[in-house]
Amino acid sequence: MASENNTGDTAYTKFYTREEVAKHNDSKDLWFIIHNKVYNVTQFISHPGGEEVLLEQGGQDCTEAFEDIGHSSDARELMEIFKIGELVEEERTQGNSELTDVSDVDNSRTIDLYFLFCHSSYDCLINGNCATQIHKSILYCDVIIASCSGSWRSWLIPIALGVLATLVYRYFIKAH
Ligand code: HEM
Repeated sequence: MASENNTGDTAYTKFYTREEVAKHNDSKDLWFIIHNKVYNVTQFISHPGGEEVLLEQGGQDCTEAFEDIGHSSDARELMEIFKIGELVEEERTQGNSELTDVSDVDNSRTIDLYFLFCHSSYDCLINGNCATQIHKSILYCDVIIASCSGSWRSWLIPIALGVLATLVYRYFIKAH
């Protein structure tokens, strides 16, 4: 069971053991560790590097693999969206402070990154390769954008995405 800790007014962190993370290792429930932080990437299966690479890392510490790829700063900000907690103190490795804490991420920037994520899924549909993932992605974007935003975006964007999804879906069905 994860332990919880209040470290400030708004900071709220869950702590997990490596053993707990290891249980979440398939496409329906996919977690991993990067720089002592725990990520749930189940909803990020349409990752730009492909589904397979993420599945291979399921339940493990993939810090080295993640760094070997040379992920961009956009990717590093985007990953904060999927952070669910950290490793318990006694199981951490040393020298891992380079990733931003989720509380430091600018919320409007995070929303922009969600758009980037949604748009890449849209391209994916247009290319005809990911018909099943696109629906998940668009729905997910709707939920996330609505929950991240306290402004007009919270109702206008989900409606716009819904209309867009329907149009793209019809186009896709006609084209095939
Ligand atoms: C939450 C964690 C992760 C996020 C948010 C993420 C995000 C991204 C993004 C945005 C890209 C596009 C290129 C870039 O902007 O750097 C990318 C590419 C890629 N990622 Fe990830 N990634 C994550 C974890 C991983 C892991 C654990 C692996 C496994 C080794 C991996 C392997 C790759 C590969 C192979 C590419 C393609 C690189 C290329 O084509 O040059 N990613 N990732």
